[in-house]
Amino acid sequence: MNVAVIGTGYVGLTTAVSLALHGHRVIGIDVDEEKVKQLRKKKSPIYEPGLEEALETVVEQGTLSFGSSLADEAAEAEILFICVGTPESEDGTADLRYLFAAVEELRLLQQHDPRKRAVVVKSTVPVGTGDRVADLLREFASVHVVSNPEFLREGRALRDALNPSRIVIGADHAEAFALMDQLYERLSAEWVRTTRANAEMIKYASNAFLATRISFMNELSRLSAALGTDIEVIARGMGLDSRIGPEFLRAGLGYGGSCFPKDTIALLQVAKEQGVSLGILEQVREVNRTQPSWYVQLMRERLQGLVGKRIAVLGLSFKPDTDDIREARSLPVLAELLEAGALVSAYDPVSAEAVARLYPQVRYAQDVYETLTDADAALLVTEWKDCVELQWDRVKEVMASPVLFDGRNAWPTQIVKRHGFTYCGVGKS
Ligand SMILES: NC(=O)c1ccc[n+]([C@@H]2O[C@H](COP(=O)([O-])OP(=O)(O)OC[C@H]3O[C@@H](n4cnc5c(N)ncnc54)[C@H](O)[C@@H]3O)[C@@H](O)[C@H]2O)c1
Ligand SMILES: O=c1ccn([C@@H]2O[C@H](COP(=O)(O)OP(=O)(O)O[C@H]3O[C@H](CO)[C@@H](O)[C@H](O)[C@H]3O)[C@@H](O)[C@H]2O)c(=O)[nH]1
Repeated sequence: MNVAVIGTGYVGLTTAVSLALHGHRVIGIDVDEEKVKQLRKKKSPIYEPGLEEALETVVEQGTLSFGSSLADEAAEAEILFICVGTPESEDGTADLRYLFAAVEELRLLQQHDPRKRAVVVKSTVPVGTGDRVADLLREFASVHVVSNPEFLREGRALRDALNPSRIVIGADHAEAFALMDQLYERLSAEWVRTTRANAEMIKYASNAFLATRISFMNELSRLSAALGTDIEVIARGMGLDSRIGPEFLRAGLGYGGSCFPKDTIALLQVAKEQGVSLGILEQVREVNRTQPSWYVQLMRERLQGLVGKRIAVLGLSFKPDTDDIREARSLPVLAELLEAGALVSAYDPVSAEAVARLYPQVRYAQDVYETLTDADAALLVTEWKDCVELQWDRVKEVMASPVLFDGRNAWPTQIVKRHGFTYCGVGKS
C-alpha cells in the first residue's frame, strides 16, 4: 500500500521503517529540513538499536523515501499516519498544536487531490481528539479517521514495532478497519477493534498502569530499606504469581522518558476537566518526583555528607539503549548531588553531550573507568551494559574508596560484596 508518515521522530521513523520492511511504499514527512536531509542520507537522527541498518536497507530498496511537503510529495498515499509530538504544555495537558498543524496540511492535500484516504492518529492524544480530527475532515466524505495508538518502547523500538504486543484500532467504519487489516496483514498480534475514544483511552490507561507498578515498587523500596528486606527478592516472589507477572516491578530511581511523565499528567488533567479525581495516579507521580531525593538523602547519610565527595555517575539517558534524556532521572539526581556540594563526574555512551549542555559543572568522562578514577562512591543511574558489566578488580583499583550505590539494582550484589565493595541498592543492601 502507499503510506505517508507525518513526523519522523522515535515513533514516526520506526513506523515508516517497519512498514517499508513489510513491503509497503512509504514516505516520511517532517517539517525539520535538517532531519529530512540526514534521513535521505540514510542516517538515523536518533540512536535506536538496528534502526539505522534497517533504514539503509529500505532506502536502498526504494521502499522508503523522505520529504518535507505533504502536498507535493505524499499525494499518492492512501494511508497517512500522524506521528507528531504531543508534549506536555505548561498546565500539564497534551499540547496538540503539532497535531492540528498536521491536520491542516492534510486538509490542504485533500482539497487539492480528493481521493479515498485513511488518516491514522498514532500520536498519543487525549480521548476525543480523533473525533475532533474527524470533525475537521468531515467535509471530505472519502476520508476515514482512525486511532491506532503506539506501544513501542525506546531502546527496542524497531523490535517492538515488528512484533507488537497488540494492535489497537479505533474507527467508525468497516472500510477503515479493512484498510488497517490490509496494512498490518504481516503482523501477528492480538487485535482490539473499537471506537476511537476507547483506543485513545487504552493508550493512557496502559502507561498510567505501568507507571503505577513502578511507583508502587519504589514506595515499597523505601520501606524495604528501613526494614532491611530485599525489594528484588520481593519483586521476584510477587512476579511469580501469574495474576501479577514479573514485568515493571523493578525499583530504582523512578521512571523517566517522553511518555510516562507526560501521559500521566495529561490523564490527570483530562480527569480534572471531567471533575473526576484520580488519587492513585497523583500519588504515582509524587513518588516518582521524590524518589531521586529520597535516594540522594540515603547516600548523604551513608557517606556522612556529600560536600566535597567525588561521586561517579554511570548512565545518563532515561533508560539503556537510547540517547533520549527527556525526563531522565539523571537530571534531578545531578541537580541534587551538585546542590549538596558533591564533585560529580559522569559517563554515558551516547547522551553525555546533551546532558553537558544542561550541567556543564559535571566532568564528563570517555569511559566508565575514567569516570570512576579517584571517586569516593559510584552511582548507577542507567543500566547500560557497559555500566553494569564491569571488571570489579579494576573498579576497586581506580576508585578512592570502594562504595557502590546501585540506583537500578542492576549490579551483581554477591560478586561486588565478595570483591570487598560496600553496596547499597534501592530497597536492598
Ligand atoms: N517515543 C516513544 O517511545 C513513543 C511511544 C509511543 C507513543 N509515542 C507518542 O508518539 C508521538 C510522537 O512521539 P516521538 O517521541 O516520536 O516524538 P518526536 O519528538 O521524536 O518526533 C516528532 C516529529 O514530528 C515532527 N513534526 C512536528 N510537526 C510536524 C508537522 N506538522 N509535519 C511533519 N512533521 C512534524 C518533528 O519535527 C519531529 O521530528 C507522541 O504523541 C508520543 O507520545 C511515543
Ligand atoms: O520495572 C521498571 C520498568 C521501567 N522503569 C523505568 O520506566 C521508564 C520507562 O521505561 P520503558 O517503559 O521501558 O520505556 P518507554 O520507551 O518510555 O516506553 C513506555 O512508554 C511508551 C510511550 O508511550 C510506550 O509506548 C511503552 O509501551 C511504554 O513501556 C524508564 O525510565 C525505566 O528505567 C523502571 O523504573 N522500572
